[in-house]
Amino acid sequence: MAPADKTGGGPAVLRAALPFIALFGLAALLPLTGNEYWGLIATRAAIYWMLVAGLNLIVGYAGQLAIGYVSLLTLGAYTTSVLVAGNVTPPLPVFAALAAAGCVGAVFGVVIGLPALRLRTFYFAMTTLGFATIVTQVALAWQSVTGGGIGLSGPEMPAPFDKAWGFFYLCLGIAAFSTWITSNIAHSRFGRALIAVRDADVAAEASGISKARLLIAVFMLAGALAAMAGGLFASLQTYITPDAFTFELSLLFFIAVLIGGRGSILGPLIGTIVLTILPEIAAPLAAWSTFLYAVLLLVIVLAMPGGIAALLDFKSRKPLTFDRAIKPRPALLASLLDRRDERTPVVLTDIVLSFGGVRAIDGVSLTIETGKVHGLIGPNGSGKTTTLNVISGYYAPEKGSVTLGQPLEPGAPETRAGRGIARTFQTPRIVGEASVIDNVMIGATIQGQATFMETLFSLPRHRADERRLRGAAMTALAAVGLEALADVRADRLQHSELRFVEIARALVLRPAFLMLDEPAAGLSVSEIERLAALIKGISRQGTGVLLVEHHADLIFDICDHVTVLNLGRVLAAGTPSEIRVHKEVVSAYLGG
Ligand SMILES: Nc1ncnc2c1ncn2[C@@H]1O[C@H](COP(=O)(O)OP(=O)(O)OP(=O)(O)O)[C@@H](O)[C@H]1O
Repeated sequence: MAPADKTGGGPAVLRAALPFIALFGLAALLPLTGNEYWGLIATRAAIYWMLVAGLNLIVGYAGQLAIGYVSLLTLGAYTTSVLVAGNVTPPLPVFAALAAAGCVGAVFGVVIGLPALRLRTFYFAMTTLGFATIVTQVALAWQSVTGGGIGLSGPEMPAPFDKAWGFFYLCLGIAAFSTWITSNIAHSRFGRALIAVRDADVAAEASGISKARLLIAVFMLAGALAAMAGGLFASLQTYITPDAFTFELSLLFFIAVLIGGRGSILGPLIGTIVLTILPEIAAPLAAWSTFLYAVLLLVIVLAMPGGIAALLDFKSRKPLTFDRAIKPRPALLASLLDRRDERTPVVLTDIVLSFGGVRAIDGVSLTIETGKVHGLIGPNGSGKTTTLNVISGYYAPEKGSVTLGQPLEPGAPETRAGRGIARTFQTPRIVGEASVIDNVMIGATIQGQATFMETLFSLPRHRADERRLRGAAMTALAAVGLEALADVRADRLQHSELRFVEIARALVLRPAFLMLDEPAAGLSVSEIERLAALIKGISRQGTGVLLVEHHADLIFDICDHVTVLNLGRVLAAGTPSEIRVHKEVVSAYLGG
């Protein structure tokens, strides 16, 4: 029987929601103070948060340095104002104009985001800044529509939102809504996929995550939220000119996410509130605001790189016990895998692959059967990992084919999970800042059925997905012997535990084939014994295992078939007892 689900569930959700309920509840009481000045600042914070909530998914979750996000605020502010003023179309009601701005923002969110699919870090950051400049220049030059440098009036809100507190409640409501929808994404297979793309991109690909589709969906959402925030911002300002959308504002949004902490919703929310209030209480220092932001950023990066979220993460400060042993329970695999009806093997035929002048693989053919453990051994540099990478689609061979019934598309690693092929890595590829169970659930990303839209609004199919994937992940963790660590941050685990986490992540895919790249490296003797029992258990469920290993004992104990590579060629292939006494293998690899 699968172990009880120790994570998630109603009380846990309520506990996680409490700080948000408290913050928004307190804000809702603000009108009781009768202080309209603070009401104005709170309204501004709510509008900024609308934008930052979406930007947080891009920067904090996906790790994309979108530093020039003020451009979408500008775009939304002008779109709403122009549509309400009727400068290009007949005048639209404010809410229709806001919705239109949201659509424009979604489109331009993708336009700004597209370079992220090709460019990394600072290069992408520069393109977002470039876009911010373009939007400002267009607003200046397109005088007949935008009023150029003179500007135009922001949209006037209908009653009851025309009064300061009415408008405040509108913005607060939308800010709370933005928190809810972005939090739904963050705590879904899409959110986990985002952090996988950020911190373990090859593992994300091996789990079948399509970076392009994922990022496009998130850029659309963030763009729509930012542009609608722009519409409300224009209304709050009552009059907009291009000068209102400064680089400092862009910096504020970006830093709010950074000081908030990556992979958190609460941290960036608090960051936004702090950064909105800061210039007000430090009004005499207004001219120094950019300087203050820069200092704040430096302090955060140097003194608390995890940001506010890390400060609030009390759970991770509790010490873990040191004498924890990994005790796999292979009996649980039956409820997870059950691939016994499958018969189609993975067949490699005459594979050739070179790196420059080095022939890493030189005409390798081998067949990996379902339900068997196939050992792949050989001296360092003999081509084992490269063979595994060809099967996983990371490398496209110059010659030869890889088939699983149908050909496996070369050079397309994200297609393998869908074909039932999972893998682990020579160095574990784990998201250190995520919990162990979240890491395992990343492996089940493609098993989710709810669409991005269903997830956004937490519709029943999304909730059912979460229950199912969490249940499968807990079973996988119990099968590898780590369920007690499900809620612990993965970067607190020992190396050997991470190896088993990777196996659990591969298992939730219900793989027909599992490829393990040196899973015993760094494990103790007793851990290797337990690993052996686990691998045997996996193959008994019908899953074909390809085991790349240097531990000869492990290979000879559990493999049904062994292929020996040397200098990129198959030196020998056969049963363990044949290989053990094979003369050339003994002299080239095993030693006399
Ligand atoms: N990305 C790469 N670029 C250039 N050369 C590479 C690359 N990957 C592997 N090689 C070369 O290809 C050959 C095979 O490497 P591979 O990593 O497959 O060997 P291996 O049998 O897995 O070795 P080990 O047991 O040390 O992991 C080696 O000569 C290696 O230097």
